Amino acid sequence: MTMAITVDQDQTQQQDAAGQGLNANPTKMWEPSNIESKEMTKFRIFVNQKHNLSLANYDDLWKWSVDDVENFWAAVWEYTKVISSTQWTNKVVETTGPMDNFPTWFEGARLNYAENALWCRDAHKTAIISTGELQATPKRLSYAALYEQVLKTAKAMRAAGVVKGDRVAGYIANCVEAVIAMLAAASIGAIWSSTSPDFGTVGVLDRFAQIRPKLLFSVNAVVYNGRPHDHVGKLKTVLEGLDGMVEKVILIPFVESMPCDASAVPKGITWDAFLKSGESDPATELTFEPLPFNHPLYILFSSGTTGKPKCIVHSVGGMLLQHKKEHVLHGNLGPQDTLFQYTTTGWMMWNWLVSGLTLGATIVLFDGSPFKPGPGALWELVESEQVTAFGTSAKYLQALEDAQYKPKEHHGLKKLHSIYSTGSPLKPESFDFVYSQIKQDLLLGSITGGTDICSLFASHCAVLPVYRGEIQCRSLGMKIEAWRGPEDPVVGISGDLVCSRVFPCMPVYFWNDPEHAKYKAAYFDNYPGVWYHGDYVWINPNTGGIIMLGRSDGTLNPNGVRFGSAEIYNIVDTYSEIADSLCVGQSISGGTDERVVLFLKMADHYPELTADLIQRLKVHIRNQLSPRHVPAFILKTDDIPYTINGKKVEIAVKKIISGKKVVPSGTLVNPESLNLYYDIPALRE
Ligand SMILES: CC(=O)CC(=O)O
Repeated sequence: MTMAITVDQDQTQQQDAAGQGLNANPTKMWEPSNIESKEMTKFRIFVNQKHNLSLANYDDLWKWSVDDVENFWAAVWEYTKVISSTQWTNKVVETTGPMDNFPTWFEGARLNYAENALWCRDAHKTAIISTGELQATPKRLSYAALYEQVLKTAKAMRAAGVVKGDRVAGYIANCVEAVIAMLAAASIGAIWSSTSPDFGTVGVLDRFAQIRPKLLFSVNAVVYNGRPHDHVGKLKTVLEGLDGMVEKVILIPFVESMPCDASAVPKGITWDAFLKSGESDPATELTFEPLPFNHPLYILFSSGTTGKPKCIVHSVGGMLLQHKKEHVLHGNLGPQDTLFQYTTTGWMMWNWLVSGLTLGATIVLFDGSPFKPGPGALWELVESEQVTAFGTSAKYLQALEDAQYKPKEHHGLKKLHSIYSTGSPLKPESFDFVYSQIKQDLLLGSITGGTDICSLFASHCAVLPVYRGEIQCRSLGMKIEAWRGPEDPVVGISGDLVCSRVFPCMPVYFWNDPEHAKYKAAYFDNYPGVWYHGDYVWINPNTGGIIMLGRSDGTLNPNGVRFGSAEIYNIVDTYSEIADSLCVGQSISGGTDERVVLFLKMADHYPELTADLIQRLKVHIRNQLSPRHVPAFILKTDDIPYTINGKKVEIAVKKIISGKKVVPSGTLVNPESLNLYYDIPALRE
């Protein structure tokens, strides 16, 4: 299918290295069947009838969704059956003027996220399946049992003095109690914020000290790589740093084989004792605080690889509406689905997963290594629990391929209809792997968005084909464009990812940012009044698909030619001699020019970086991309820095090799690796 994107011919033919190596005619990997039955189609028909339109396909619908912002979001609200105690009384949103004037959405409406997640009270319908490493049998919680647990927890929270606007935090494994505590907090109008136990104590303090939580939920221990690890030691260090801010610490006996002594933790109480503390409240039904759309639901944190993380506040209504749009319309998910997402509680994909409850679907939580006891760990789960939608990271799919594990040879994956991949761009070869070694007939949705919006900009779509290497589409309601400069959108040429119309899951504000200075600097400095996301992107004029090329601030710019690091990674990743790579620019000539440096971490079986390999790579890059893409230096490194959420840390390395000193934050898994990049003889000018 050819998308009706209007393209200026001159633009596509422009002599520009940007996007040269990108294929505007990619192979179609999958075609959806029976699209009439899909929610996206039904929604389009609903919109046509309601507004007397004749939108014929997804492309038409997307255009309408970003032109008629008010009617679009009102239609999503109605179609996905948002539960609210009061309807909105006025405009859906003010759409004129700059985007950074903090628009009020659905003025007058009152709603509660937890109420929307707990509408199903069925005792026979599983809400949560929870499992992980060394857990013999998954735990299951029905919707009725989930409601009961949230009720008890909310009563205990109220007894502990939690009120609307208080922060409730979790330094917590991906377990049922995390979801229960989050929903209980949300029912009260308190604000949930979580980090995962693998975060170092400095990283956690950098986050929680800023938001001063009243309650902290945590676990006694975690299991990773086949053995239990005590968590209480780290928890105590965090509590010392929080210096009395937290009024109660609720300790969950997550690993049964490990001690769970709440008396060893300052202000500690066990999960059971905490629940008991609310029993004097006779309520048998949850009280869902009726909240304005913009009321805070979550605080998430920017990765802050070089400074203190920013505390990004997301709204009740924004999260609910956006996630329902993504799951129901784009994913075609509903109560019949079992949604799995490999994530920790410290990644926004956890929040995304939990929103599966708002559909009445079953969600699957998993804690621990996805490769223990073996590479089939998650696929056994997919098979036994009949997972229908499986979310993971591009890195995991690569690791699975490297381990030469072929799920289709070991598992019946009959019910699986979708795989989602995120965290970093999904390279074209991974599409081949998924379709040949996992399952041929499924939607492989490469999806992208992030913490800043706790959702997606460009995503999967159940009514569109999947093309090799591409994200299927720009999401409904998200006016994503590639800009080469202010008001200069391009198609078929790479540019900065912007979103040029208001959308409801824009953060409502940053915590401790009363003048909104940090907020505006984060998204609105580059293009005043227009959301600049900091990614570098290419939109295919033929398919409407998207390719992410890396971070804009990591964009490579040698001799004035701009391109993204992902273009280089796509080539390097095809070499089995190379275990990993990092491609960054080094600023030279007093900052007036830049040269590209490619660092390679060698595979175990090929420990030395040989002249032959360098030569092969250079020729490959020259032929597949252009001579201007060939790095000035290709150097061996012993380690590549990563964030805990699996992202390569390009900017810090770029700064270091350009002569700056960088103080690593607690977000890096391997902060010591940054030392490898200081004062490299070959890079002295
Ligand atoms: C959806 C995403 O974009 C997730 C991420 O990469 O953080």
